[in-house]
Amino acid sequence: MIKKCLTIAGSDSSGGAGVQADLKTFSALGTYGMSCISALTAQNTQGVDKVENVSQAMIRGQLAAIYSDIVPDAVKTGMLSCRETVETVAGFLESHNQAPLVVDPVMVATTGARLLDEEAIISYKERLIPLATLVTPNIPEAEVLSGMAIHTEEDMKQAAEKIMGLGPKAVLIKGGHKVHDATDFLYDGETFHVFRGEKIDTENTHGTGCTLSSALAVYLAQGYSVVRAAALAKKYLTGAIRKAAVEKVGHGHGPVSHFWFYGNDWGKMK
Ligand SMILES: Nc1ncnc2c1ncn2[C@@H]1O[C@H](COP(=O)(O)OP(=O)(O)OP(=O)(O)O)[C@@H](O)[C@H]1O
Ligand SMILES: Cc1ncc(COP(=O)(O)O)c(N)n1
Repeated sequence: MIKKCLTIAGSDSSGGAGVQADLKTFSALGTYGMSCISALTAQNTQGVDKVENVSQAMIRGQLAAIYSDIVPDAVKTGMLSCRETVETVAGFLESHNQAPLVVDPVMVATTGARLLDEEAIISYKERLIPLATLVTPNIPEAEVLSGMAIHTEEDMKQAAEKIMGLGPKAVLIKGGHKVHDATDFLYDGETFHVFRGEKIDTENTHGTGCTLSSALAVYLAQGYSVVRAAALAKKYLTGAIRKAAVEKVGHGHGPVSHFWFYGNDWGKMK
């Protein structure tokens, strides 16, 4: 039976990040995608012009409608925008969700705009991250969550240990913000797994974090371990960045391209 994945995230009007990137990833990887929209953004590849939060009643309404009919096999959260929304989503998932949960603690867009209120961070730490199968901060987000500066790979590991103290089952610190390579670190409380990646020379990285966390949700829905899901998701994302490097959309940070995967032999990805 087809696997069903749910994204709880913000809408990106230009289609490169947020719910739109998540649904494209779910489809490209052969799953059925569903969405609960937490905020609307008016943005493009050059910047975010406006953000409007969806009401808490409407967020609860979307989640209730989904769960009363279709049980997700995996869930991911993206931009949650404000403290109330983090609390609402955590409260709902606590009582309704049994599927693997990937928490991408989106704080700032590639273009520099803030996508999360400062007061929401405490709710992430106390309510949502403890429910996560995997939390996927980039380096600046990992600094905020761990309370320490990250300059070296050793720092990434130490920060991962501190974030594990918040209660998730595993943490993946993404290295896209490092200058020389794109190496990610996964820590499951016992072992550090390193996913080395070549840094592709392109400014077209809009939606990388959203795409990675959605691909992780897909592979967890399909029953892969967190470690295997991380390897497969990075492979999918790297293909999508490589294609974006030669296929620019928009005038700023172009979106990653999901089309690279269509027509690929599915078996070869495993
Ligand atoms: N230029 C690049 N070349 C190869 N991989 C990259 C590049 N930039 C980012 N990545 C990879 O993309 C994933 C997302 O990493 P990043 O640190 O950019 O997260 P993020 O900041 O949350 O993403 P976003 O920019 O969408 O918010 C990681 O697996 C990272 O290694
Ligand atoms: C709705 C929404 N969610 C997430 C991001 C982060 O993605 P990026 O850092 O690639 O801009 C975004 N820009 N917009």
